[in-house]
Amino acid sequence: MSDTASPTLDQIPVTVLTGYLGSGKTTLLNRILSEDHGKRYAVIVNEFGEIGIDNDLIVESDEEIYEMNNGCVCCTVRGDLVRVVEGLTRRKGRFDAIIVETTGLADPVPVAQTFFMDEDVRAKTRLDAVVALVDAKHLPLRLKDSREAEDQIAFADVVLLNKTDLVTEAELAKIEATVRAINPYAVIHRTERAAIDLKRVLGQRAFDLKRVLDADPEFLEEAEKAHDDHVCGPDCDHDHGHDHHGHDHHGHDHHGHDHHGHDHDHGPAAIHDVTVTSVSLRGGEVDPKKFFPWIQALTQEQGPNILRLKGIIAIAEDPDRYVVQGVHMIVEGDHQRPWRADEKRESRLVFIGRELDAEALSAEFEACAARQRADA
Ligand SMILES: Nc1nc2c(ncn2[C@@H]2O[C@H](COP(=O)(O)OP(=O)(O)OP(=O)(O)O)[C@@H](O)[C@H]2O)c(=O)[nH]1
Repeated sequence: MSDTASPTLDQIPVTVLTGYLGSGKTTLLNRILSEDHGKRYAVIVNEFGEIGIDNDLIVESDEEIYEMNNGCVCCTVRGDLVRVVEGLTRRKGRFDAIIVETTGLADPVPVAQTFFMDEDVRAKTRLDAVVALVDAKHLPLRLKDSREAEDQIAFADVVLLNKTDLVTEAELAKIEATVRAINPYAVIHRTERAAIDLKRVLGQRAFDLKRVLDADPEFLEEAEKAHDDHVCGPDCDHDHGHDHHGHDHHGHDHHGHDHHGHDHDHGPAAIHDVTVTSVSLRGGEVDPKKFFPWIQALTQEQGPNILRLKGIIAIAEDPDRYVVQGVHMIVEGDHQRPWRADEKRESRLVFIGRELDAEALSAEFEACAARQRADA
């Protein structure tokens, strides 16, 4: 029997979902929340960006969802995460498992460390598995430009090689071999839209502290150091005596672990991905005849720099909320659900990428606004 089903066990199993921006974490989470498995999950979501969109992209369900806004997961590790988990464990019996979805730029190591560092949390929870989503189409690019992407794979117990529909079988075989080379231990599953029997993801008893300690003897001692060394975003209130790096940066440098023999011993000054910034836009209703061509052209032209875009859009005269999502040049959109009477029909759009021109994006987005009717 899967241990996630067993409330008699004192320790609540915890699954950490990791994976680069846009790899499919929310897609998997939505499957977990939608499937009729008779289990109760508490979900902890760490999102960034000034305007919360991620929460709006998670399916509505009876599960309890705790949002840890802004900030960097390594700080919330010490703050929110411990508090939320402690709160959950005090309500024993109500949850079969806890699922933590980390932001796409986060290093899963500090999250995993939380479940061993804090005594109370350690006593009451058990890290079941770190599950990494990998975007098969964009992995080759990621491995060139992002250390986080590689670290996420290296630290995973289970890898979902996702978006298999976007690559050929030959490409997929190559990518799988690459993943295998980065992490010889993980169980790898190929998935499309994160479709997988959840028994292969939850209740794995896969996180192997011994293996982690073999690879990184300081795993349990590093959390404090990692916390002191890394650089947070501007919204993080943790005081570690480092400069914060401008507008909404997500650069992290807390790679203290050495899980697969790489040299991860960066000093505090080594920050990667500081080039990744985010731009959050907000507006009223948009004119679809202007908005869609703009998004199409923008992602074709600037796709290489747009790691991720997400938006909840109010299209003029459309009763439904419209969700637009993109990863580089691949953009999808769909009607989500009707706007509720008590909701303001506003459009929110977040871009995460490199060399984003906030002013231009803002002006172009404004130019998509639906013209106000004279009587409005
Ligand atoms: N073609 C294709 N698209 C997919 C697949 N899985 C997810 N997507 C799409 O990829 C985009 C990103 O998926 P998400 O599940 O939101 O990714 P995420 O990892 O939660 O993204 P962040 O929270 O931004 O890090 C969405 O538009 C999904 O619909 C897949 O297997 N194939």
